[in-house]
Amino acid sequence: MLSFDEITNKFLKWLSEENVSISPKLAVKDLRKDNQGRGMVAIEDIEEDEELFCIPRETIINIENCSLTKENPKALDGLLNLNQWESLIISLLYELKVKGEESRWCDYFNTLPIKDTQNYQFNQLMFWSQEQLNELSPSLIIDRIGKDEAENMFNKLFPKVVKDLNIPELFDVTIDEYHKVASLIMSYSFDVERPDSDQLEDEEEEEEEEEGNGADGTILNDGYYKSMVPLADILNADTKLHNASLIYTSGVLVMKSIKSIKKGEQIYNTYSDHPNSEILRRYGYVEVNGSKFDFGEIPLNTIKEYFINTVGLPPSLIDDTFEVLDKLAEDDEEENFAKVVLDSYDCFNDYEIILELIFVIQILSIIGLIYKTDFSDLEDHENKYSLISRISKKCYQLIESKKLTKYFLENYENIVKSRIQEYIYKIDHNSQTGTITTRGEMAKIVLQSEYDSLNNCLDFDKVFNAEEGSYKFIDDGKLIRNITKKRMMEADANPNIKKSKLK
Ligand SMILES: C[S@@+](CC[C@H](N)C(=O)[O-])C[C@H]1O[C@@H](n2cnc3c(N)ncnc32)[C@H](O)[C@@H]1O
Repeated sequence: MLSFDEITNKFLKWLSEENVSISPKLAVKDLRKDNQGRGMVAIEDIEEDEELFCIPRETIINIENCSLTKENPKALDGLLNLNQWESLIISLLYELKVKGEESRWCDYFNTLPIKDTQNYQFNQLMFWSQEQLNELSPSLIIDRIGKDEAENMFNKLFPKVVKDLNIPELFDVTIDEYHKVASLIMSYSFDVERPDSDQLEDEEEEEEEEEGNGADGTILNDGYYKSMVPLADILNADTKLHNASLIYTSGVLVMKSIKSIKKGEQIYNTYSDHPNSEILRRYGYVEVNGSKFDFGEIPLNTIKEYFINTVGLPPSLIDDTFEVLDKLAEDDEEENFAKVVLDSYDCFNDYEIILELIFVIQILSIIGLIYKTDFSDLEDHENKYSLISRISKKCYQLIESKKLTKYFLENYENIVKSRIQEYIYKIDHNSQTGTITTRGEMAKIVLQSEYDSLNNCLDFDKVFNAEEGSYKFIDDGKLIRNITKKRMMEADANPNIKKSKLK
């Protein structure tokens, strides 16, 4: 059996046979002691915008450039009827299971977790046991693993689709093999722009103009192919240390430095703007000091329970409010009202919260005060909907003018704190700083990331004094008077509308 370094050297030799050029300022490094597998490190200082390596398009693997469609061009039509994931899964399984040692990419595959089970482990959440996943509670990432969707795809492809494609060697692919290939694609693939994608956009626009409709949802109209890109995928990623990016030209793919890199530093790509929970789900690792894009989440249910238990709103009134808010957004042709009732609300590490969270808490706060002062309209079915709708519209106007009420702030603080409470007993204040090795340690880092983000969102000065303008906090009575004044005028004109006791 070949050693880790021998596998690397064979891969490097293969790359040079494939005419992949690599800057002499770089070396592939064994980073297993940092639990990072292989990576690339600068062995000399590198300037910004230098070419790090260059890969001919023929070296990458995608549905146009793989043994399956090279040997059987008709298979391409079948693959084009699948989605990007499904078609690359089948192309890769063909390469791995049918071509094996004969595959053009064999020396590349030997460097990947799918072949090198001695040195790599699949740590994506898909592979965690229920007990291990429980360590991630109360993070909502547990609800987003996507096992059911993955299994549905497996049942669609095997054996029906591979039978239609006439690939008998793939009739007996197991769910485990499928999950591993799918996870490999998830953590190693690139969406590589097709050389003709510009032309495609023009054609699509013309078609849209002619037919009045958009893309037909097929791979051909996507403008890219999900692809495996040997060498580009040897780069690890870091949201804060990102220093290189892949550029697509018609003939080659070029990795370039996006800032100067000192000798000894690692070359880091980015896998997009993910928080630690999502990095763990997709790629099976975490950033020990938190991702630049971390956030905590407040589930809708936390908000609902708070308004029931602390403010004293009846659950049915909250449900009715959500119904009215959904309807306002649905019926709104002028797009004045966004959908604000979401399953959960992101609270970012960088002190940003989403507007939807502000809307929902502000609206429920006003309803809470009106309800407390015995505004019987809220119990009267006939009037309830028009009143909730009016309150919602007033709150939209209020927020648009960068104002919120003092009671909003009190409730916002309590809600964020109640979510934080769910984390407290799991947070280890002497938290990990070195190399993370176990799934339990990774789970702790995710919880710490979410906890820190939620805590940051309690810093009102930063949250409500953003660059785009600061919020002013007004007395709730002023807004309520504004809402109820109009109601009383309506009530005078219409005896079916009851008058508020509020003055
Ligand atoms: C595209 S590959 C990068 C190359 C990989 N290190 C290898 O040896 O094959 C992505 C995988 O590398 C690992 N990885 C990437 N960035 C990492 C980081 N900052 N820390 C730890 N592991 C990382 C994760 O296992 C991830 O699924």
